[in-house]
Amino acid sequence: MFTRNIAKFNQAMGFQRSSTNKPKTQPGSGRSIRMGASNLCHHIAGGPISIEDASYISWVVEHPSALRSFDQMMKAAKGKKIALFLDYDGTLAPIVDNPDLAFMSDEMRAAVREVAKYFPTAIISGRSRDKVKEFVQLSNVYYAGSHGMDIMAPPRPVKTCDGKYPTVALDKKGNEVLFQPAKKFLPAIQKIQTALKEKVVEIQGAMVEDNSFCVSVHFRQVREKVIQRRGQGYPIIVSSSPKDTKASFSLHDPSEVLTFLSRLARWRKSSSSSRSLAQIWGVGD
Ligand SMILES: O=P(O)(O)OC[C@H]1O[C@H](O[C@H]2O[C@H](CO)[C@@H](O)[C@H](O)[C@H]2O)[C@H](O)[C@@H](O)[C@@H]1O
Repeated sequence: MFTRNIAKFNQAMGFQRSSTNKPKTQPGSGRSIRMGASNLCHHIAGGPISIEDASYISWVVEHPSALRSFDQMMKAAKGKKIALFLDYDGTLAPIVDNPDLAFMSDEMRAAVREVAKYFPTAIISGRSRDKVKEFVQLSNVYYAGSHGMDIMAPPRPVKTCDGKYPTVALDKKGNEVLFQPAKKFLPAIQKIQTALKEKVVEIQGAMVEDNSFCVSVHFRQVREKVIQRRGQGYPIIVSSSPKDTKASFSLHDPSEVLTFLSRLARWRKSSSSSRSLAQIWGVGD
């Protein structure tokens, strides 16, 4: 089974089978890809292989490199309209500790600007639209902030009467063209944010980020498992393989998460003191 997976992995990554040949890597390929490649050679030479590497190999077999599969993808897309939907954090910019410093490189900006000339391109983020736009600084893309709750189209490349190109899409009355289906919930979201900030201020390293139509609580800089010490939570890891973790409980996979969440909701609903979130926050019914 394993050998079969490694053969498929080889094929997916475009590596040579011989252990004397260095595996081919793609420019910009991630650390884990290089790790997989070196361990592949190790295995072929007859050495042991760790569970992590094995899982990675299986994963790459299931999710072949888009670079290696490029021709195949384009063949299937021939004659079709292509649109690009890009995430920001971790996709266009590397993950960093301070969310305010997640800058994208000029090289990446140029690449996005270029590709957006040919395909409608949208940047979809959990962040507020303004913040993503501030990072990306491009005028030829769609910005979808707050997980799509706040969308702005790029301006049409048509000169206005003063001979200039507009920087945002405007309607006939000169207003910005925006899609904000959750606008009526903004007061409720603001209340939630204020309440969260009051709670989070007690936790060293944690911070609340205002993303307009949603709120993020960052815990990357919180000392590990603070939650456990406070005795206020049940840390649960979702993993199908054994992992070194401080979590107290585990769920095997998303289907178990689904079962867990449904059971939790049922449990809350059947409890006599159950109140909906809207009631707790004092908004709606
Ligand atoms: O849905 P996404 O667009 O992927 O947004 C997810 C969150 O992205 C940002 O947080 C992540 O990146 C930060 C900067 O690298 C990092 O510090 C943080 O730990 C990551 O979770 C963003 O700041 C959040 O508001 C988004 O929810």
